[in-house]
Amino acid sequence: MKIIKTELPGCVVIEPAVHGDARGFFYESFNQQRFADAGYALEFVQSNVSRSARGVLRGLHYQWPNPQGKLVSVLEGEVYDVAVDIRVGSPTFGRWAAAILSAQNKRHFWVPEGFAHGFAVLSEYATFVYQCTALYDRASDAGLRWNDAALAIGWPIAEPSLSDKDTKAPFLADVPRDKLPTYP
Ligand SMILES: Cc1cn([C@H]2C[C@H](O)[C@@H](COP(=O)(O)OP(=O)(O)O[C@H]3O[C@@H](C)C(=O)[C@@H](O)[C@H]3O)O2)c(=O)[nH]c1=O
Repeated sequence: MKIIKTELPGCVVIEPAVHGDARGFFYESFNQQRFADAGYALEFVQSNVSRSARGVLRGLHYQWPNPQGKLVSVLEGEVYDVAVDIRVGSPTFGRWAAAILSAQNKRHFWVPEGFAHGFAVLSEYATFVYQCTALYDRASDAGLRWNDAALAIGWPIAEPSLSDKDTKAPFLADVPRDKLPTYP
């Protein structure tokens, strides 16, 4: 597998080794030993799947306390996937990194604990799968406004379909600092 650095230290894109043959293909979507050897000692406790239509944007989401690291990828379609560093005290606080993830490129994106995460669907449908390092905790589930001007994320969609919750999410500047993840 190949690990590609992004603009944000800690957020990486992973390209699995794909074994194709006459039947189709095979790849390891996660191998704990290989990731540990590459410096990412990860323990996952929850796996999720969502499916969304073109133009849907889910995000920006994070959990605090009880943060989740997420290894995300796409099994159907294509998304623009974004991680935002919202760890108070981080040298890259407020900065974001993005990756195109698709069923075709089979790329995975590692979004560490303390980052907000979201994605926008670029294909007719997208089936999104991800493993998490902590369980879903409704009480610590939180969000930020997808188009916060202070973040200036380069979303490729101008008018996405959002959940009610995401439409009303606060801007980063309006979240009390003691309600945000800490660094390191
Ligand atoms: C995230 C989650 C949601 N749910 C429930 C709550 C709700 O009734 C329904 C839909 O939840 P949401 O609207 O929060 O789903 P969604 O907008 O897909 O939330 C996800 O968005 C992406 C961007 C992430 O990064 C994920 O961590 C997660 O926050 O599913 C669970 O039961 N377990 C979970 O782990």
